[in-house]
Amino acid sequence: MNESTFHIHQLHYKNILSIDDLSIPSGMITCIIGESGSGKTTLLKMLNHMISPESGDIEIEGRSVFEWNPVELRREVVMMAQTPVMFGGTVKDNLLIGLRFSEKPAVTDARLKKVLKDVHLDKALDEESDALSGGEKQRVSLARILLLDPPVLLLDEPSSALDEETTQFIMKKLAEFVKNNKKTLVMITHSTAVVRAFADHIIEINKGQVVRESEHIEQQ
Ligand SMILES: Nc1ncnc2c1ncn2[C@@H]1O[C@H](COP(=O)(O)OP(=O)(O)OP(=O)(O)O)[C@@H](O)[C@H]1O
Repeated sequence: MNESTFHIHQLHYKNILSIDDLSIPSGMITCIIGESGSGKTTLLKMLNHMISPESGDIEIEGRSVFEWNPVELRREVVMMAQTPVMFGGTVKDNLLIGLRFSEKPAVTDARLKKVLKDVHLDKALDEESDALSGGEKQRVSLARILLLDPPVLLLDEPSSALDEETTQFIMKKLAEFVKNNKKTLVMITHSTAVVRAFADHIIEINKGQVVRESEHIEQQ
C-alpha cells in the first residue's frame, strides 16, 4: 500500500467516535461508508481540524493535527460540506471566491468553463447562483474546490443530489484528477455503485467505530 496521508491513534470524541488505529492512504480514493449517524461526518471534520479530538491524535502528512497552523492546514486539506455553501452573485463569483480566500491568483474564464464541464454543469458563468437547483449548487461547490487544487480533498456525500449518470461522469473526472495529480481523496458516500466503481480503499464506520477496512470491494 502507498504511504498514508492520515494516521489516527487512540482517537476519542464524546461518545461519537472511538478509533484505535486507522490510516488513510495517499494518492487514492478512500470511501467512508456506514449508517446514518454513525460518525462519518464527524471523522471527516476531524481530518482538517474543524473538530478537535478530545484525546488521541491525528497525524496529517506526518505532523500532529495540533501542530499544524490552521490556515496552512485548510490549504492543504480542503473539505466540501454535505450542504453546498453558496455566496450569492453569479456562478463565476462563486467559483472565484475560494481562490480569493486562499490568496491564490484568479484564473481565466476559459479555465472556469473547463472546470464547469468537468463537473457536468451546463451553465453560463454569469448565471445567478440563487436560481440554481440543489444538484447544480453541489456541482458549483465541487468545481470551487477543484479550482483550489489542494493536495487533499474531503468530500461529504458529493453526489447526494445528483442522478446516477451525472454521478458516474463526475466520479470518472474526479478519479482521473486524483490519479493524474497524485491527490488524496476521502469521501463519504451512501452509493454502493460509487464504492464499487471508484473506491481504492474502504472504511466502514458503525456507532463511531471502524468495523471494516478493505481494499477495493471486488478484490476481497
Ligand atoms: N457537535 C455535536 N455534538 C453532539 N453530537 C453530535 C455533534 N455532531 C454530531 N453529533 C451526533 O453524532 C452522531 C454522528 O453524527 P455524524 O454527522 O458524524 O454522522 P454521519 O455518519 O455523518 O451521518 P449521515 O450519514 O446521516 O450524514 C449523530 O448521532 C449526531 O447527532
